[in-house]
Amino acid sequence: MEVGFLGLGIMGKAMCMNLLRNGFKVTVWNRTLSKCEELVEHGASIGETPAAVMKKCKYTIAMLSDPSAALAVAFDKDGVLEQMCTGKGYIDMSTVDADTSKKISEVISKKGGYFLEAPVSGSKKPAEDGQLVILAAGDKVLFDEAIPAFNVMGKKSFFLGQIGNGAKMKLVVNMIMGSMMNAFSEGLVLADRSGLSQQTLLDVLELGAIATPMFKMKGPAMIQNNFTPAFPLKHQQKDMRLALALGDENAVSMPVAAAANEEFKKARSMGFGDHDFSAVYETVKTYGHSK
Ligand SMILES: NC(=O)C1=CN([C@@H]2O[C@H](COP(=O)(O)OP(=O)(O)OC[C@H]3O[C@@H](n4cnc5c(N)ncnc54)[C@H](OP(=O)(O)O)[C@@H]3O)[C@@H](O)[C@H]2O)C=CC1
Ligand SMILES: O=CCCC(=O)O
Repeated sequence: MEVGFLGLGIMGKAMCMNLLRNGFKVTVWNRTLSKCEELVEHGASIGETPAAVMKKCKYTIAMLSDPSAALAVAFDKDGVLEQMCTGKGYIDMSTVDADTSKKISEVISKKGGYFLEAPVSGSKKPAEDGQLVILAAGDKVLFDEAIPAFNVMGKKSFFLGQIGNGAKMKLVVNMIMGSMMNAFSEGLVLADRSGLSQQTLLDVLELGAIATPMFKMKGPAMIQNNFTPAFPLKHQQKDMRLALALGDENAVSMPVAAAANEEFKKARSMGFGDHDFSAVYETVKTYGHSK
């Protein structure tokens, strides 16, 4: 199966490598073209523009940073829509809001193409291991046709119905995750400032009712102040912002998420945008009261 792949950041690169490893022929494009080189060493071809990739491939996948990137790659000159036509499928796996997906979807269907939004749960390591959870919505025929690709990138694919439902599900999940990361950071700082061992806190958490893979995976690095990015903090803050907008639309009060968003904004202003989202711990450490 021949597929196009647009966007070779942390996630796109890992997902694309899985496609190549599993026998897919892949044509790649990335805004910073040099990032294509490693994929080419593993058998990928390069497309000069998103339009060139679309022209060559029946199915094209995108994994881009945010709504403005998703819209630019679709609508700008040499973008996806220039070559969209009957029978072609476009699958945007970026985390965006429902409105962004709908804008892209509407134009694609006018041109006779198929569109699926398919954001993912799971980070760098699950992407490398083909263990993502895929939250798809849109064209069911395209979903069924994409299953062979989804099966090598993920461990489970959900079809959630109409366009926008995938984006919304992803934002709800990441809103919970961002709030949890803030509570976790406060707990780690509180343990330390009150004379407790942070490692013992991690051991206690792991054995109790609130044990979660996130605490186990991120905790040891956080207490070593290691924030090597798996999920960049700027993207988590974007997801909090989009989830809060979804809350506005639906009149859902979300004071916990709103406070968590403020912490992520503070962390961005402190220069942690490109660090892992667990670097929000630094804001709690810096602004938390010390005796
Ligand atoms: N990292 C993670 O753990 C997870 C991330 N996600 C989501 O997946 C998406 C990608 O995340 P991730 O790979 O971590 O992000 P990265 O920041 O590593 O990569 C972002 C990608 O988007 C491209 N890009 C950004 N702006 C533009 C633009 N204006 N035009 C064209 N291309 C652009 C970048 O190109 P360039 O290389 O030129 O900068 C790069 O390929 C995001 O929506 C994120 O929220 C979802 C699940 C987990
Ligand atoms: O959007 C990023 C999600 C990261 C994760 O699920 O661990």
